[in-house]
Amino acid sequence: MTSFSPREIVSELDRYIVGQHKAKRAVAIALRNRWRRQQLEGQLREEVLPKNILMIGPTGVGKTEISRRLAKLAGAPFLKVEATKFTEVGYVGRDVEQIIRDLVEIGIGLVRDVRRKGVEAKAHLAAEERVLDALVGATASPGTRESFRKKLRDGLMDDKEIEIELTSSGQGMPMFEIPGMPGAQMGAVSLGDMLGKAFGGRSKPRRVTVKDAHPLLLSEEADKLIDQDAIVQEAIRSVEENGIVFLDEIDKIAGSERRGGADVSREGVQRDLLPLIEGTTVSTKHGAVKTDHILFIASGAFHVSKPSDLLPELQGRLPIRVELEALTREDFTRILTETEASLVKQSVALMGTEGVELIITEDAVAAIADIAVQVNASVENIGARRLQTVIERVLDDLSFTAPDRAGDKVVVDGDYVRTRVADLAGNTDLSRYIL
Ligand SMILES: Nc1ncnc2c1ncn2[C@@H]1O[C@H](COP(=O)(O)OP(=O)(O)OP(=O)(O)O)[C@@H](O)[C@H]1O
Repeated sequence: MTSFSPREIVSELDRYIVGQHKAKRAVAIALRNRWRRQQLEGQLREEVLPKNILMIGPTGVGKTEISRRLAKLAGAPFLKVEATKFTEVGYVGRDVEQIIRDLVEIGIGLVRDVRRKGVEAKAHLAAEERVLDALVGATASPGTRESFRKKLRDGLMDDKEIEIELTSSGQGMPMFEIPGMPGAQMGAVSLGDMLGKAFGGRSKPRRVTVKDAHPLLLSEEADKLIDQDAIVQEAIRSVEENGIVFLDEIDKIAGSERRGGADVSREGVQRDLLPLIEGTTVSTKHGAVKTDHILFIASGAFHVSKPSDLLPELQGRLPIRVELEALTREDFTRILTETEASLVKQSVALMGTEGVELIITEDAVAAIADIAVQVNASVENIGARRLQTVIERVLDDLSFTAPDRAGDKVVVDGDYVRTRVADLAGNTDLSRYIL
């Protein structure tokens, strides 16, 4: 849980996302509200419910990105789901609970990573001992062992092959749904988990190089040092208190009564989602999870339907409405250059790995933005995603030949961009496929 103020949260988001101030502001308040709630005691703390958000705006303008970055900032378990997924044939009402089950798995992953970091130094030493055991045997004299330890630390043993025993944790074992169990309430039971518990995991000998063995042993030793049950408990708590679910395409399940047909199932999906958002308890294989304080961010373009076409109960549960604006040409140039890990920075860095010095001039950036705007207008507006397709095309040749061009300096300017994509961009039919 972060104690950043809303202003600080917005400025963090500003590093990655251009514009969309209202949406950033809304999520910043939502996050701060969580922190405020944590400061409360007793009953009042339970009463404070999250103010879920409805983001309204065209595709590719940063709705998901804002939410994802917010979650990252807060270290919160985050899951994106398309609401339309639940209208597909074969889905039944309880399937929406899978959202929470998936969120728990994500939460476990996050907590495990943090805990592993905490024991890394200790695990590192333990892994080293195991590599040494494999290299010189457990009975070698201390002198021999220490001399090998030195060689190992100097990286002299990296390519040597050793045999190590790894305990398979049951991960990757098939999962079985229990048929006929009321509402798949158990979720999925992993055979691996059952066997793992019963037999304490199976040991599998493997031959690997010292260099490859270390990370494998490291994660195994780290897992030994951390209490798995405590991880699960903390993950569940983290999901309950900090979890964020991003429900995309909510507009597509908003059906007005007049249309009939498929709308029945749309309304059905809304009804299924409602308890999750209102607060319910979902059973997972790790235990019960209360959804009362999970933050839901719903999003949609609402070109056809309106937020008022959603079930009234659902509307009430999404009280904060924010509109995201379509991106302008200026936004595109800023997205290309100013954001942390912008596409231009990424391209330059990637070419750098090949020894090619890539320079993308201001003029080139302007040309890429122009073309993105043009194709968005003529073919389909996919927002900032268009920048990716355009830049890919611009750098296509260079990407292919870069390994032969180590030491070269390549300057991409406006003309370079135009010669590579202007024809395509001018031809709507072609750009439909290529840009
Ligand atoms: N305002 C922005 N600033 C920086 N990057 C952006 C912005 N808008 C979109 N992008 C980039 O474009 C891509 C798509 O954005 P995002 O996933 O947020 O779209 P979205 O608005 O959620 O659309 P959809 O509803 O279709 O999922 C991402 O890679 C994101 O980084």
